[in-house]
Amino acid sequence: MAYIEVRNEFKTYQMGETEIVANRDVSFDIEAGSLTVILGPSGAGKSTILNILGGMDSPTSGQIVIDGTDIATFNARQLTRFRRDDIGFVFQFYNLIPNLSTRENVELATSIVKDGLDPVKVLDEVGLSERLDNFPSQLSGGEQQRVAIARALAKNPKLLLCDEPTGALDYETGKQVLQLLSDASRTFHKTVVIITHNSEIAKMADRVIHINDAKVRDVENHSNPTPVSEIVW
Ligand SMILES: Nc1ncnc2c1ncn2[C@@H]1O[C@H](COP(=O)(O)OP(=O)(O)OP(=O)(O)O)[C@@H](O)[C@H]1O
Repeated sequence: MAYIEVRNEFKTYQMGETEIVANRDVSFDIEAGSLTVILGPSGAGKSTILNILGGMDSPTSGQIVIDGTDIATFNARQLTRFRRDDIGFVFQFYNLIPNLSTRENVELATSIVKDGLDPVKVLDEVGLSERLDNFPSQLSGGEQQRVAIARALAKNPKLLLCDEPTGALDYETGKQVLQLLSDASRTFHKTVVIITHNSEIAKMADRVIHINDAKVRDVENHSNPTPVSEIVW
């Protein structure tokens, strides 16, 4: 049994008279400790999948089995606990709290979980030991994204979900961020899911799930994923 098994997942949104099908009969597997890229153009339904995997939204129908439990059956309270304890999120625009320092942004996240890691140690691992007392506005975009990654990793989550994590960064900074996400999977054995529209980034993945027009069009496995240092776009 795979660590994540999505089966026949549908998500529809009702907009007045119109029904929008964001995910149509989506099924895929993700292995524990692997790095998966969900690849597709704008509007394909990627964020909808990520939000459902992270318990921020529920499918209209289908199963979302994570570590043996179908989270599609969870009530609001169970979803809150799942988001808090099991999921680390990294967003395109960092979403740091502006009036908290680097260290405090990470401490805030670890304070709500049972098995959080030492914030200072994790910030050191992402190369920010010199920036602990800086506020987000005093950091570059890449540094802010590294704080966001540290914040997600310090929760010691089962699953790290990343929504266009390099979307707001320049090329070199984007690659540093991808290297950190690769390390999270390869060195720290986290299950990492990245969504992107950039097909070059997909080369770093163990598995690429191609989404287009609400459906899974292809699932590609890489037995030898390309190291981030060799990816060019
Ligand atoms: N809350 C919502 N209400 C109504 N429609 C929605 C909602 N969320 C998403 N959609 C629609 O569902 C479809 C898929 O959206 P989704 O955000 O999952 O795509 P995406 O592949 O992540 O796109 P992007 O790369 O632009 O973020 C789109 O047509 C979108 O407009």
